[in-house]
Amino acid sequence: MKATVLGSGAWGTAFAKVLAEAGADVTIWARREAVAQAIRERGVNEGSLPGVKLPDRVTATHDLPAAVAGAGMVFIAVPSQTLRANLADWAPHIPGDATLISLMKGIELGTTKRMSQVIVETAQVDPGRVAVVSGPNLAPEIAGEQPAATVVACTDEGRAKQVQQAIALPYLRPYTSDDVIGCELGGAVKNVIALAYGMATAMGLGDNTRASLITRGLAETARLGVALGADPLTFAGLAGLGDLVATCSSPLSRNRTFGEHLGRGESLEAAQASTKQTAEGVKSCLAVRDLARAHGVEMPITEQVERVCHEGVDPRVAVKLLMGREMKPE
Ligand SMILES: NC(=O)c1ccc[n+]([C@@H]2O[C@H](COP(=O)([O-])OP(=O)(O)OC[C@H]3O[C@@H](n4cnc5c(N)ncnc54)[C@H](O)[C@@H]3O)[C@@H](O)[C@H]2O)c1
Ligand SMILES: O=P(O)(O)OC[C@H](O)CO
Repeated sequence: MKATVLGSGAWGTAFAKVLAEAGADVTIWARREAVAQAIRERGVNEGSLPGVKLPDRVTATHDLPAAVAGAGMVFIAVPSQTLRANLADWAPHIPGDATLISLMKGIELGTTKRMSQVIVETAQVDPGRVAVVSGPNLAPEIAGEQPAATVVACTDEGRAKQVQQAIALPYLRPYTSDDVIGCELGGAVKNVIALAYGMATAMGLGDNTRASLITRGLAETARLGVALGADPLTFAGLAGLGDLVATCSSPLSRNRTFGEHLGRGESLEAAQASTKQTAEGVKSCLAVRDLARAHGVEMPITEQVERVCHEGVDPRVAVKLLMGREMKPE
């Protein structure tokens, strides 16, 4: 089986390693020819996944039509806000029967669409051809072959099982799910909550604060999910609580780290200047907030994260506002 990974960042590269070790011939499409060349010639992507030797079955190219030719599965791992423009160019070249799999964890600004919705719309494919992989999967840990589990969500059970088979390894245990909405929301909103967690960490707040953020963050994620038609149980699973805990508690998380910059009092611009890799929550917090408002769902932590990120509110003021909200039952 040939699999293509569109995007040569940390996750696209780690995922290509997974696919190859599980038996596929893998081609990575890289935005920059120099990255593709380094992967081809040295089997490493030093900029995104330093020190990780990729299997011989992984190659790379900057030529999109060549990258997707003959692929049975096309995995997409570019920043969420760039997906629509990229896919508009890519779609005509993608084989007609290929499964398209989103590895992304974001919500599109302006449209408030999930990545699978953007794929269906832009590539004009049946929703059953689109799957999502989401779970507690920090790229450096997966590349280091540390045991982890993940979820493959697709409305077509047969395709979900094919993808499950294609990524199953002694160190990666994939489960299937038919709850695409829940899995995608879990992945996108945990990035927003991880920003808050990072702020709290940098502000010197302790484990009670941070456990409260995780728990109430999960509550507001599930509230939105249910309003959108997700299964509430998904949020107790790997793509919900699992990913939220991994992202919040790991210093490897880009979202948590970005939140730490803001918690130290840095401006958005200063935090962005010191962050090379994608921290999806920074943009997605706006889209998640808009989505919640459109559905009349209260997401107080997301609201405050958006205000700190984009309205210059001091995180200490945000904490006071969160704590001062009207009393209610849990
Ligand atoms: N890194 C992880 O641990 C991890 C794990 C699971 C899911 N994800 C998700 O995977 C997605 C990609 O994350 P990543 O970690 O690979 O990010 P990254 O920042 O490491 O890499 C992003 C890649 O996209 C490319 N890119 C940037 N702008 C682009 C554009 N306009 N058009 C095309 N390509 C562009 C970059 O060159 C880079 O190769 C995100 O949605 C992220 O939330 C990441
Ligand atoms: O580094 P982050 O914050 O983008 O998180 C990476 C993964 O999504 C964790 O599952």
